[in-house]
Amino acid sequence: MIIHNARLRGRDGLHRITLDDERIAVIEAQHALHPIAEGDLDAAGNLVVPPFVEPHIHLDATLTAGEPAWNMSGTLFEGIERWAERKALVTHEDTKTRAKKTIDMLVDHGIQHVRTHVDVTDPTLAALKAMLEVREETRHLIDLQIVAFPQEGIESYANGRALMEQAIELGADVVGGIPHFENTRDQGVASIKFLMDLAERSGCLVDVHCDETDDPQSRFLEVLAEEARVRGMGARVTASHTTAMGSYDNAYCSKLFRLLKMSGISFISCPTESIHLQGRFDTYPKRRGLTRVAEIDRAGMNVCFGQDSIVDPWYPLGNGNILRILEAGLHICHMLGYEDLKRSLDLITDNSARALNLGEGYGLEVGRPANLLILSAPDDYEMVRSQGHALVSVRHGKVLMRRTPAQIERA
Ligand SMILES: Nc1ccnc(=O)[nH]1
Repeated sequence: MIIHNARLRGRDGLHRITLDDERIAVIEAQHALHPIAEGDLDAAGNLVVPPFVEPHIHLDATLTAGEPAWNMSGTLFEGIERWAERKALVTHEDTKTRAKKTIDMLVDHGIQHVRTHVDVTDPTLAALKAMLEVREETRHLIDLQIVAFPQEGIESYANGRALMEQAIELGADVVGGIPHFENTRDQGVASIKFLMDLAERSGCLVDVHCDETDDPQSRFLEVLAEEARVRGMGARVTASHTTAMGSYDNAYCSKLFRLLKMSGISFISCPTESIHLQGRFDTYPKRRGLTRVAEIDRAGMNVCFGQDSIVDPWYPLGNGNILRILEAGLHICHMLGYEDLKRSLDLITDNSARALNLGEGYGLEVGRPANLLILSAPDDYEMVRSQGHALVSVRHGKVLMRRTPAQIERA
């Protein structure tokens, strides 16, 4: 298959991309118009990019909002309570059906790489076992990483450590954590030492829900970063949320950034979820409740955006469209300056791929997998401004999804 008339990020002019089954075979500047053969694709001067990445979602909880009760306060903590009620009703088939429905929503928006957190604070590990099957059964659609996520804590939940170890033995790819939810600060610190040991032993990646609160005293990020630095594991470690950083004193944050940079860890922000869940104990002025996305980026560190939830106890909306998250995030994080807009797709493509350690399994380069998107606009700025879409998603050298843009008729 050949993709003609493709505009590539960071390169001038139009390009032709030749796919050789499962790999990208040739990328060449296009000087003359080339006849488009049957089975080829015409990008029509629009961007061709590697697939969008969903770096942070909870596929085991998706599509459960209101079952059995809605989160009325809008806080993270009520979300965890409501989820505990729904979790008691989880079955193998129920988890698989909801996860697959949600994966279809992601695929329809050009996502082909997903990292999902799966709650392992369940003595039966029912959701994890279901999601391990989903990972295999959806390989034709997405590459899925599963995080062993201790929603109710490692140290504060009965047999929390054993459940984490079992989850990794069963085949989870990533070690998770939730230090700000542990009963005490000491338990939070102990949970991070434990999960970093587990990751080091097993060779797994790390992605910790870290300081997802407006409490400026929640300082587990420094512990995670220092553990990553000392063990030389930074490239394999991600801190998700870190919303407390939006409430840290600047003097502390300035010292913290030195450590963060040395550690080499990545960051994931979920802007729609955080603007919804955080700031809930404020009157006015009301905090935005997000981490310092622009500042992390300016400091040369890796940061990306995720959806987090689709219709679950923490967030009632969502449709799989990561571009919606990008648009919201750019607004909320004061990133509508031209310099940010013109490279904004980094936040849902290359930066996310780096956080997920996708390495040579990702990117528009010869020899890499024949996975790519044709977008509806010629550059990042226009893509965000026009609220564009992925029009074609190609996976393993074949068209996986095609979207026909809405037609408008006027008298
Ligand atoms: N944003 C979140 C969703 C689900 N669980 C959490 O702890 N946080």
